[in-house]
Amino acid sequence: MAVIGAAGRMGSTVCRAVEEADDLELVGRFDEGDQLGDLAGADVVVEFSVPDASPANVEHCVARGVHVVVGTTGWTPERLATLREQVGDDPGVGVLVAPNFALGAVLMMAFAQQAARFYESAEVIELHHPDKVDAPSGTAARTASLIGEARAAAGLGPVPDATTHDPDGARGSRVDGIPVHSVRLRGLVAHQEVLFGGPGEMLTIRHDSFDRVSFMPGVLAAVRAVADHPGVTVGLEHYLGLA
Ligand SMILES: NC(=O)C1=CN([C@@H]2O[C@H](COP(=O)(O)OP(=O)(O)OC[C@H]3O[C@@H](n4cnc5c(N)ncnc54)[C@H](OP(=O)(O)O)[C@@H]3O)[C@@H](O)[C@H]2O)C=CC1
Ligand SMILES: O=C(O)C1=N[C@H](C(=O)O)C[C@H](O)C1
Repeated sequence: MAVIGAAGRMGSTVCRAVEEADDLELVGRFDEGDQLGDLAGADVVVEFSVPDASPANVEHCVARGVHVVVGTTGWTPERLATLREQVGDDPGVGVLVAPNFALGAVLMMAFAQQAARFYESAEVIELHHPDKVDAPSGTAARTASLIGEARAAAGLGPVPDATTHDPDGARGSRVDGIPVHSVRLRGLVAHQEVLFGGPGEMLTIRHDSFDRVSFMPGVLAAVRAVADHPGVTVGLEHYLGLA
């Protein structure tokens, strides 16, 4: 297998994890400016680059019949629709696009989806290291979308909020109607709280990645399974029997 974005924080951690795995062989490392070419003959590529580069990198792999495990964020519905067209109806390749490979984060999203229909209020707070270039995080955006979908299916209306004056955006951004707040703080890695409120009570679901090794079991599980999941899959939960 090969890694794109191999010199980055995630890419270099993936390279180490693959080298330590007895059943996987790392044949190629690619980063910005490298020609991807035949991808060093890899059968699976792991892609952790930057949101603006990821779609072209993934397209390159798909065009060569190479399975791809994608961790890079920024996969909007429009970008996913284009990718699905590229992969086609009779796919020879599997592509997994997962906003978060930490098992606890996948469970956090599943629990939030389950809880959403029971609560009048819901908000997401994501907290990350200050070198992160995108906000809100892919995980927060996905969590908010899942909550929004579950609320709509349950016939819940908008979250209650009497704010009429917010010139500086103190109420955060909104994803599918759910307020999302982004914190960037030196010392952090990747953290998220999902807050649900109802009359007289609050439920908090929190996940913390203290180290990027937290993502590796999910990435390696995906590398081993991606060939058995032809077509485009969004979210590691589909490989774990959670969806
Ligand atoms: N799904 C998940 O579980 C996780 C997802 N992520 C996501 O993964 C992505 C990467 O995060 P992180 O490793 O922290 O970021 P880094 O900035 O540390 O790494 C990105 C790497 O990609 C390189 N790069 C830039 N452009 C290209 C290109 N066109 N082709 C190949 N490589 C390129 C960068 O090079 P240069 O520095 O020279 O620009 C850098 O080495 C982000 O989108 C992040 O949100 C992060 C953690 C977990
Ligand atoms: O940039 C990061 O660090 C992370 N990015 C992903 C995201 O945007 O959700 C996953 C995790 O939160 C770490």
